[in-house]
Amino acid sequence: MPLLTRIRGPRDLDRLNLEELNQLAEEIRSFLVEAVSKTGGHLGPNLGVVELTIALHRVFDSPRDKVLWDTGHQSYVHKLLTGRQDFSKLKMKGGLSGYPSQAESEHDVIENSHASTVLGWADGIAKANQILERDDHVVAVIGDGALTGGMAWEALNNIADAKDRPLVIVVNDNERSYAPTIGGLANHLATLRTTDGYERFLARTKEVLERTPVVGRPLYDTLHGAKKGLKDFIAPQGMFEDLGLKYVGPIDGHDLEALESALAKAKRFGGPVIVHCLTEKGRGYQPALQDEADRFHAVGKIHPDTGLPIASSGADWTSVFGAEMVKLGEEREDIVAITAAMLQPVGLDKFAKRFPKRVYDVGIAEQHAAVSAAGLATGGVHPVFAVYATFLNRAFDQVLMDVALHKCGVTFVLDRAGVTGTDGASHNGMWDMSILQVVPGLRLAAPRDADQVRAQLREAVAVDDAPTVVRFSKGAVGPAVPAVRRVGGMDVLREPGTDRPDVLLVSVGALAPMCLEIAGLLDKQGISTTVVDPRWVKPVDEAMAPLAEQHRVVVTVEDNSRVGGVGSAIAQALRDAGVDVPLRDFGIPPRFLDHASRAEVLAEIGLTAPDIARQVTGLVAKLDGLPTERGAADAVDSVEPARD
Ligand SMILES: Cc1ncc(C[n+]2csc(CCOP(=O)(O)OP(=O)(O)O)c2C)c(N)n1
Ligand SMILES: CC(=O)[C@@H](O)[C@H](O)COP(=O)(O)O
Ligand SMILES: [Mg+2]
Repeated sequence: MPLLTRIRGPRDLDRLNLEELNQLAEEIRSFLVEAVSKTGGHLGPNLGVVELTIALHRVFDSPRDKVLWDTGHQSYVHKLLTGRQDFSKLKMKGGLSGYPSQAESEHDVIENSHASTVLGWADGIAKANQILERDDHVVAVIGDGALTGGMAWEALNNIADAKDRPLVIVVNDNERSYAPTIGGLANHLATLRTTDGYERFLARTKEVLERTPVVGRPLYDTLHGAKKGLKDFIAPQGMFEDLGLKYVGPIDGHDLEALESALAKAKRFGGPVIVHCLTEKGRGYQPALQDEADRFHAVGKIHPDTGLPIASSGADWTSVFGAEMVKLGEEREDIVAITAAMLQPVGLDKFAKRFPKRVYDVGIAEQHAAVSAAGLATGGVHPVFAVYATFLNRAFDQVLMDVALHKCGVTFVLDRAGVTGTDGASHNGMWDMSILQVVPGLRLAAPRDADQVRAQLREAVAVDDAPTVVRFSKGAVGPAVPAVRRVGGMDVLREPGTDRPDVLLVSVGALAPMCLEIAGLLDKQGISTTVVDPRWVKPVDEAMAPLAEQHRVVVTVEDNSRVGGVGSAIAQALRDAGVDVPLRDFGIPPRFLDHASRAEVLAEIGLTAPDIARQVTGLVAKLDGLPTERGAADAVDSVEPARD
């Protein structure tokens, strides 16, 4: 990589001629395939933005000019050009983040990897530049997928209103989110793509007419004066131009010269301008280009030559849900599915194949998905909106005011709930069980294994007068965890073996095996433990208080923020019932968690069997009036740390 290794910062690009820049682009593509195949990551999106990123860093002067990336999953090339070329631990503890990161570089501004925010950020920064009389530039790169998000349009509405406030919007149009981008906007972009660019048409017309004696020039001037009508005739660009945004494009996003020329023009423009770039997701890498599903949007470790996965993935939570949805779809014609641009990642692809008319991809529009689901329910069908837990945050108000207030039977299926790890702070699904606690009437299930996913999904879709939620983790689903008996609606997973047990251990969802391990460790300390899985964590089961009362201490363990989570809800329910058994809640501390494997994150926050067993041992010792260190160390010595 003779050229790439010489690039220490964006200004090193200035010394390269066009041929060298194209060579650099090829080096970067080889680097990405080699590096990302070893770690996993967003390969397809980054292969598509190589030339675009080079051009951006040649035309703009980062970090003085702010180059902002929507979602940030396509920022690997930006990293390579801004002094970060060690990808050996990409997304791993201590390695580079999979998204922009302020801690990594002064070239990174936004690290929130929830989509469609970049235009809002750019609007704010441009306003600050104007107030503080700075002549720095702001460039926002947004994908065609992210542009389907409502927030992008709220921002555009504001951006377009200030004709004298410079702001460059680069639409990175690769025609895909994961799957091909859907909707009227995608259709409009397609129209812009397929028609000859207005600017090009005008230039060519001018050339021809100027060669036409007498009438040529006046005719050109008349046509140019008729601007809007002509533009719409040539290439219907109405939407952006009607909003008041200058439109430049479409530009071949792999042609460095064309890109630089368009970006330089946009930089000079002095107001809000859209540069529409056409790129190819997975560019230059056959396995990605041949991947119909998502062009290698996000891959695990793969063989670089073939693109085939290195580890065969076993049954995961997502596919258990996906298969049950197909069965439910066969049994009930009124069940429909919704995805916010993530059909395959949330496991709805099989349902879509079987019932293509009963699935709606709404674009990256979680808020709309929730409100539209309320409408569907009101219209008499039962929608299942499958979404990553972290992305439901965005639709909180709609869940509350539209679905719950209107008592709509909508089922939300939250994938990637709990600590997901390697995607960093924004992707952990650690808020859902807190924010949803306050929604009146909502019922929330946290299945512990595949059988429970199936059973609780069925219970959820049977509710037609309130929102229901089923949340589960990322990755492989473990073996079945059988119940010993049922109390109320809860499953007892382990009996204490004594009449006056010490601990009631409340296990939430996928943490059941860990809770059983904790109980085993406590057993060794002579601490008797009942392990109960409430199954439905909201509302708190009526049998919880009487069961708690039979124990000396209640311990809750959840893969969610400790603040306002299941532990808090149970504590409140016990207080309300007049049960004064002490309760200790274990969960995720309310802070943003750096990227690392799930096991590493859990270890760091003390959410492991040995850590919890140690603390519970101390707690029980305190109740006994003994020194709090009683045997705690013995309880943990023989335990291996959890592995991913
Ligand atoms: C609010 C939100 N919903 C869903 C996602 C998951 N997601 C990440 S990238 C992506 C597709 C983005 O498409 P596009 O903006 O066109 O970028 P591309 O990958 O095509 O470059 C989606 C749906 C997200 N990051 N944020
Ligand atoms: C950028 C984004 O939001 C997604 O692409 C995310 O990285 C996918 O995560 P999973 O790998 O858990 O599906
Ligand atoms: Mg795209």
